[in-house]
Amino acid sequence: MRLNKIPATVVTGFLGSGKTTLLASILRQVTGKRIAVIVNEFGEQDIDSSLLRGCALGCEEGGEDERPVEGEDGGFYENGIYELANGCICCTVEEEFLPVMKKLVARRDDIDHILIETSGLALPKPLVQAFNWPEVRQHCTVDAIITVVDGPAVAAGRYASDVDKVEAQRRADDSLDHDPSLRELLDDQLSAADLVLVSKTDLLEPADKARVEALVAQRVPESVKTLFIDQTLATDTTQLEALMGIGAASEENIDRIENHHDRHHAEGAHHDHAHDHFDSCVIRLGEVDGDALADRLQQLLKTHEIYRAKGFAAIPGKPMRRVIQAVGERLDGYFDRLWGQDEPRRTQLVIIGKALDSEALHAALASAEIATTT
Ligand SMILES: Nc1nc2c(ncn2[C@@H]2O[C@H](COP(=O)(O)OP(=O)(O)OP(=O)(O)O)[C@@H](O)[C@H]2O)c(=O)[nH]1
Repeated sequence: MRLNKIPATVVTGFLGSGKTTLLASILRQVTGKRIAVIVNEFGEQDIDSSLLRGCALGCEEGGEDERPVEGEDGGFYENGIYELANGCICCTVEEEFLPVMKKLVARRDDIDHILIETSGLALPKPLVQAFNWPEVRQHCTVDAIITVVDGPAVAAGRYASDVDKVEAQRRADDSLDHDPSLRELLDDQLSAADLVLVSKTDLLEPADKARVEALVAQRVPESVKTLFIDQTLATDTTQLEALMGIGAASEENIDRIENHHDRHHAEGAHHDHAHDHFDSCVIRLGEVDGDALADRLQQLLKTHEIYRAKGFAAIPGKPMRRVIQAVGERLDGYFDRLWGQDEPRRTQLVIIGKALDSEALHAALASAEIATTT
């Protein structure tokens, strides 16, 4: 019966590891399938679905609140995108994920594949368990759990203390090194993997690559394949197609997936979700001086425990929206699309980290503002 089920690929991995980049590549390159997308964000502002909408066929991006799922005929656009913002999917399975899955199941004749991007802080197990709920199980199966691992970050010792410590200390940002909540997340996300993708290998030296390979090998069984990827994957349709149709039926083998949250509760000890220790805030500004914003943000990345910053900036005189991406201390920016005619030109950044002082972050970034929000 599994043949008739809609296959769903779950893409998990830490903040900024490259999940959205992978989904964007699939949506751009794999044109023969009608793909529904579920995107989950930790922060309250949904940045990823806005980025993905540009790639999804049939989904025109416009204002901030659009949820382009149904066409005029009541059917699906070729790539419908559901946003599950404001909380990790593992905590909102029943309230948010299941209702979306029920809608997708009701439209099953219009969908060939479901892609699910979890938030970078989500524990995969509760999500995969949901595929064993009768309403979902009957019609959907988890084709594979793909765990994206940020190669340079792991090589720098950010998430795990068993990489070569001397090397790690030489390279790593001390505030991130050996953080137990990060290590638990990495362990949980890797234990779920049917396939591991080590991303950003264009930024890895051969010795780094070997270190990451060893770390991953310690955490996944030999049967789980590890592929090293970089931006060339974005144009490799054959490889991208191969990521869909793995047929793992991961929900049938759920016990292998670690979940530190469950384990601590089973032991009777008090333990919060790993991600309860993370904060997020949204900084909203008007138009900004792009260089000044980059400068202030770079300073904040050095001086605060920020793991991820992302969003859009409005630069005076520029007709296009500037995407801002920061992972650890690496900051990137590029113009992705024209501002919509009725779309307010404003700057919005989501910042995720630990012990964030949102007022201080706002004050620092507001000094790059050159026009007030309307
Ligand atoms: N150099 C390089 N950068 C990459 C690669 N893949 C992703 N990135 C960059 O890494 C940053 C984060 O990528 P995303 O795809 O947004 O990561 P994510 O896992 O979706 O992030 P969250 O949803 O916030 O957890 C972006 O600036 C990407 O351009 C890669 O293969 N090489």
